[in-house]
Amino acid sequence: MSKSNVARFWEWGRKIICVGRNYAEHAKELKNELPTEPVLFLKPPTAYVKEGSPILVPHYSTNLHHEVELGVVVGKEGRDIPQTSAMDHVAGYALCLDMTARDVQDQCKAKGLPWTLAKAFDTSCPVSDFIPKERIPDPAGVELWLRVNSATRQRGSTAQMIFSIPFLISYISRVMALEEGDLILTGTPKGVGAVYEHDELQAGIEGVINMTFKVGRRADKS
Ligand SMILES: O=C(O)/C=C/C(=O)CC(=O)C(=O)O
Ligand SMILES: [Mg+2]
Repeated sequence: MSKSNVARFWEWGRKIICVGRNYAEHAKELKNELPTEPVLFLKPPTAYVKEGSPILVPHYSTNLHHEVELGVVVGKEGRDIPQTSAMDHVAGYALCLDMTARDVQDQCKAKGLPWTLAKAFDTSCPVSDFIPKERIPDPAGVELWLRVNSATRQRGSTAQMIFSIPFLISYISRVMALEEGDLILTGTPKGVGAVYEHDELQAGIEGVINMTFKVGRRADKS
């Protein structure tokens, strides 16, 4: 696939694979044990939202959390990818938010149910423009930040990840095929918290890109 195609990865309808609890300080703030293997979940392509459109709080949640994350855009399909060649499958990166209905997630966890309602709703994956691979020569050394109404909430380095990007690509590809245009969200650093209707979120990868989103609310049409 040419880079110009993958540059609009959010229009491809491909899967969004998310990694949870990949930063020790974030696992600690939610009182989770450190994982011994990556925690994986999925978002559908309908989760994508781009700057200019709002993030919508689902009608069944009153505690929507922001999670700023580095996204890895897959450029070459593969299964059972060895760590040594994992980075050959990366086309580039994106700044991403893993919006999470934390109240719903807590209920799902208590009942032993999947996190779909908490993580996979429409607009749960705001993304920046595509960042070509060359612009981030060391993805294990970038600083992520997030502000809500100008107050800093999250700031952390991808150096703090428990499982590296090559390890994650290799691990995921032994579970499901990675395809061109897939996006891997690599987990959030500490500082997650609630956002409400009319809030403004700004997030960035220091020195590389930033983005702004407004928060709205999805009405209950039942
Ligand atoms: O286990 C929990 O309570 C919460 C986990 C997450 O939401 C995991 C993530 O999405 C993350 O760490 O980025
Ligand atoms: Mg997350």
